[in-house]
Amino acid sequence: MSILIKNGRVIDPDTRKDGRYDILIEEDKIVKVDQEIKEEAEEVIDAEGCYVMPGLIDLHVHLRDPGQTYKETVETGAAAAAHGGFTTVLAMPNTKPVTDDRLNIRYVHNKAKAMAPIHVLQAGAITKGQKGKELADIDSMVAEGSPAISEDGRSVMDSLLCKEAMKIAAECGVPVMAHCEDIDLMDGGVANDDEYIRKQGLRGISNAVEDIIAVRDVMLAGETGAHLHLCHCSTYGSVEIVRQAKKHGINVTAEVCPHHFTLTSKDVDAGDANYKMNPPLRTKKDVEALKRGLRDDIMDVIATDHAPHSEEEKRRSFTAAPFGIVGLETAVPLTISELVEKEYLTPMQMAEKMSYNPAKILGLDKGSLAEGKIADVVIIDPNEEYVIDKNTFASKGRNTPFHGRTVRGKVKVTICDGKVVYKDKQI
Ligand SMILES: NC(=O)N[C@@H](CC(=O)O)C(=O)O
Ligand SMILES: [Zn+2]
Ligand SMILES: [Zn+2]
Repeated sequence: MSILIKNGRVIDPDTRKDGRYDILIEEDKIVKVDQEIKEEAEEVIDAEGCYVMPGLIDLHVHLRDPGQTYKETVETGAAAAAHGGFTTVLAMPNTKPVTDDRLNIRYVHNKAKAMAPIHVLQAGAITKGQKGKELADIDSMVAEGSPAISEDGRSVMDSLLCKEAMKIAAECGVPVMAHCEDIDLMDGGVANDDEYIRKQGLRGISNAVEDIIAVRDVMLAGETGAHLHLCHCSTYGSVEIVRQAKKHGINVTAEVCPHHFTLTSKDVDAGDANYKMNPPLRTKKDVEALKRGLRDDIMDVIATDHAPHSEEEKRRSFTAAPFGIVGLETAVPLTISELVEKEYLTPMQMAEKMSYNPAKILGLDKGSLAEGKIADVVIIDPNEEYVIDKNTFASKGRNTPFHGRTVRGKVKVTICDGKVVYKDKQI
């Protein structure tokens, strides 16, 4: 099989190319990148006016498999990823049972190999059953191919246990992905702790809930030498903590989710639990800090925290509904509309934060369009305007606050291992 991508704007953080090039793919590899390629190919894609980037890599998704497959499966989650331009995703371990041993890791990896159109990697839990009491067998999960550990969904509140985990992760050479939430300080909160939210009769989640654990984990990373990756940063404090940590040479990276840089707590409709996620939508001050943090490369990654839930669960009251929204199929248009068009990010930075940096963090030989690399490629039309329609999602999850929003930036083609795994109807 061969594919020739013609006339696109190739944006490759690895070779630093940003310009008009053709790309020739043969079998599963990029064999040629040149200003004009004359060779014939079985499939020719005209990418005129489009970005051609390395396939996107999402460091933070929930595929709900095993155990909650009514919300999502490896197969539907991977299809949603392909639809969203992602060729690799990292699944979080808050499954049922918790993905806390090598057999559970193997289950997801095998299922993905059998039926996912893209690469699915599984993060191992830090503690057994995510109970926060006893460490999981981190070595054996890493030996099984798990590229990171995480307790996502909660923090390891026992600081000594957390430090032990970081020591082991450092020895194994994998990052610790931290969900920062002081569970005691949560105090039943469901949305940001501010006047607007309180007026709607909802309980608040203060910035300190996140910042306290972010500081603690940065200090533990400093003491252990572990690579700490902060998940779904939502506060201006988190940005400052990451800035300071980097200044002090601590090995920390951080991610921001599209919903956190697009919406504020003022957008929250207390009658619609599709505005409920953890951490919550914050204030304008936080959002501005996140966007500047991304712009200034303090924040390294844009990740979705794709968290599918059923319609029934999200129809519950704001307080009773589970936290989380889907994100795989809205990340590209939100990033282009909110960050690239508004000149917080260059297209090159977008490719860095959605592909190159995530690859580096996981130690993957991806995030590149260099000749000889595996052909994971996404083609995006940055100018196409459309209305987000949750009914077009490949995900089982329809829980998004972005249904009906007009955006720019459409994924046209996703290529994984040299195969077209998603193609927009109009290309
Ligand atoms: N983000 C969320 O609101 N929910 C996530 C858990 C998490 O990412 O912490 C989920 O698993 O549903
Ligand atoms: Zn989390
Ligand atoms: Zn998550």
